[in-house]
Amino acid sequence: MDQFLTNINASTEAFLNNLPQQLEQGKESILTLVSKWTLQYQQQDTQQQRQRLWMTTSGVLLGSWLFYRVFLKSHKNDPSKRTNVPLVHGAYPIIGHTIQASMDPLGFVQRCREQYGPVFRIRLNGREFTVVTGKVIPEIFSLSRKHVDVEKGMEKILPLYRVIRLSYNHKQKPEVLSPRDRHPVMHPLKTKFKPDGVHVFNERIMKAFEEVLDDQLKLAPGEKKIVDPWNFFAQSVSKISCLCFIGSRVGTDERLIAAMARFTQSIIEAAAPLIVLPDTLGDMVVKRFFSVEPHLDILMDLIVPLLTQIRNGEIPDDEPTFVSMALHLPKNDGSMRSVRDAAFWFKDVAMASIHTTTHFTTFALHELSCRPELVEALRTEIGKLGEKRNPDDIGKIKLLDSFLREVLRYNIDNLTLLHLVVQDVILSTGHLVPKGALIINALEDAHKDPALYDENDPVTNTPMDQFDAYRFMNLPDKPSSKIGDDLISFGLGSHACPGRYFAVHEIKYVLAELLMRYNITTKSGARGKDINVTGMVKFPPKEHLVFEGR
Ligand code: HEM
Repeated sequence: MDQFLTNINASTEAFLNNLPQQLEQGKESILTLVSKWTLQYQQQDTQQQRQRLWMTTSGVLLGSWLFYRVFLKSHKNDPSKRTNVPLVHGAYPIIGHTIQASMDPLGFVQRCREQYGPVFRIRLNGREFTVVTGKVIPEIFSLSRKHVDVEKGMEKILPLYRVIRLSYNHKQKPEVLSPRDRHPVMHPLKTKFKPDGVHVFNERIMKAFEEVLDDQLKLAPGEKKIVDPWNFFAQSVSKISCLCFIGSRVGTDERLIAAMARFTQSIIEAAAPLIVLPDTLGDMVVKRFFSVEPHLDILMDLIVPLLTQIRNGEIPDDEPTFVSMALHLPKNDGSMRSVRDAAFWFKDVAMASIHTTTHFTTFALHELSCRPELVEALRTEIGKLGEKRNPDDIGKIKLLDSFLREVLRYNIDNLTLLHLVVQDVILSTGHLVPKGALIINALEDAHKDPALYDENDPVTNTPMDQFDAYRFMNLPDKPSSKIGDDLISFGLGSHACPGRYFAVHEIKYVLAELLMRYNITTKSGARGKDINVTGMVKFPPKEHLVFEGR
């Protein structure tokens, strides 16, 4: 018996030691298979035979890839072999805990936390995540770039930048920055989009939104229109963003506004095949069917000539815009970046700003659509400003700001903001999170767990798992743009959203205008149901809203 076990151990060890060579051989045999298939394909006579061969070969390729990914690849450098973070039991093969997490996302995290403590491992959609909760979350956001990589973490589950590279590298490669360069996106946003700086966009925000309302929502008193809030806000936010970030010469172009309204959504759709398909096949599918090249063409075709004219002094640089700020920011050696590079950075701002702002404005409107008393209270406050209201004055309304902070707090994703560990980390809890692990933050739990608050904290006057628009009313140190351990919707630490002051300025104005001009309800009178995706992220209800002119 002993001999038998020793033999098994020896052959298992030999198998594992030989894995890298076997994998290489596996790759080679897959390549051989592809070449043979191509030759056979050319020789097939009938359409039916070709189809059969195509399906068989695709099946073999997909099967080999799944086997490689799930069993072989996961064994190589597997971080889960070196960690002391407990793995939540009950994972199914391949899908892991996806079913449990999808059925009750927040409840699943809460139960895991109670049973396993503040840090635990789960498996979702074929990947393992180290979940951190409550007080450990700020610790993750304070880790240096030497320990965690936020961009790579995000790319692991949503490869947005890979989609952009696949779609556009043949026309424009992203500018490579030196570590000493000031970042052409972060620097302008951090220095010019501060609380005391966003007022320069007031007129443009007002003008752009007025045009949207004129165009899409001209309703006489009592007249009704069914509105898909997601589309409506994507268009509105894109129009406001293009005018503010690119300026009035080009930022009013309807093709650009439509392309940017769909941009992030299109990239997310394109990223899906990259997540489920083997790399080469995924790349091919994205280039062929999901490329965002048309969106980027419009962006470059319009912004490059504008910046060229500004650089050559042919038109005055008389409007503060993101693109001209990026154009004028010198590199660390004193030279100026090319107009193409400066223009191309706008995609990063569009990607970070339009989708997120649309997302939370849509949530906000759904929260208002089922709370008539709150709407009346807000109208009373907004009405005090008279007919000539502007974003600055609206920004000062305490109830509106408290409401927006509550929207951001309450409607947060369950598990989000990934960090890829690039060097072993030992947390204050004593857990070792090894290089290669993916940390994910349990944000909804952190926003709703009463145990994280002092019992006398006025924030907890209403239970944390309930929506209360008045929660922050008398707390001047908790405005909607203020990040902290209790509001992580804009991130925390060095990566915290630099556009948040602009975002809340814009959202509050848009909501105030809508409330004063329309009665907005759901058909049923009740709030629509959120859409949960695999227990991680949350989207606002799909339900359309009824707008009635006042
Ligand atoms: C309600 C609207 C918004 C929300 C909820 C939001 C949220 C976030 C979050 C969670 C992050 C990531 C933080 C992290 O990785 O730790 C982020 C980053 C970023 N946001 Fe926003 N954002 C919003 C609007 C905007 C706007 C309007 C702009 C531009 C004006 C903007 C520009 C950016 C940029 C450039 C980054 C990258 C920061 C970095 O990597 O260091 N965001 N945002």
